[in-house]
Amino acid sequence: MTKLIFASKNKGKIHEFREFLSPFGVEVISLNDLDNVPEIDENGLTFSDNATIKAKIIAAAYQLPVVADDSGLSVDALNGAPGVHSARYAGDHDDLANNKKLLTELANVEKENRTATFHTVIVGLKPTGEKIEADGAVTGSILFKGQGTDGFGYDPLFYYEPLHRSFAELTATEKNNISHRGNALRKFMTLFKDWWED
Ligand SMILES: O=P(O)(O)OP(=O)(O)OP(=O)(O)OC[C@H]1O[C@@H](n2cnc3c(O)ncnc32)[C@H](O)[C@@H]1O
Ligand SMILES: [Mg+2]
Repeated sequence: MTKLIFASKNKGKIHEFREFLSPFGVEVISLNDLDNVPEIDENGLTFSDNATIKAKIIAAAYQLPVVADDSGLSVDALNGAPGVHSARYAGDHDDLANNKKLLTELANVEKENRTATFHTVIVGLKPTGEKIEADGAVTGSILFKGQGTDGFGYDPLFYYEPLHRSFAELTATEKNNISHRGNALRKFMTLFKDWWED
């Protein structure tokens, strides 16, 4: 069984990673399973920068190969906000407050102009510096009020037209099949074996 450190504290992401990687025989150890986890200042300008920052700090701290995910929501009517600032959009890392702020910002925006894209960048980094990277995206639109109780973050507000449901109304497997994270993970896995065994 391959064990990897996933440099995240986000329970929703960790669940989706475990769900995606279990058929590959990969066991995911998250930052919530480790002691003395260093502070990570996600001050990069891009998802790629931030995923790399997370991976570097954790690979250096534990001297093990690490995989990190940085993601966020870009809303067209808000010129791409909250983007890389998605986690702390409303100040603290608080999903409910973030969703509330998003609805307030979009209060006067009509249905057809509420398009948005979720982005994910996944970085794999070894303590030796060998790095792989993959990105993924999915487009949908922002609802006028939350729908569904699964998922995390902005999922209740993100409506995915092809399935006629919000992301919070999908199971983890359904979401992985079409999501930004699932799309990034599928690309990532095409690079993974060579990187891991190198
Ligand atoms: O940095 P880690 O510890 O991985 O966890 P985080 O929650 O801080 O994650 P990010 O820095 O990548 O910030 C991403 C933000 O976007 C939200 N987000 C990311 N992926 C999402 C998804 O699949 N569905 C809904 N919201 C998502 C998430 O809730 C955060 O507010
Ligand atoms: Mg974060």
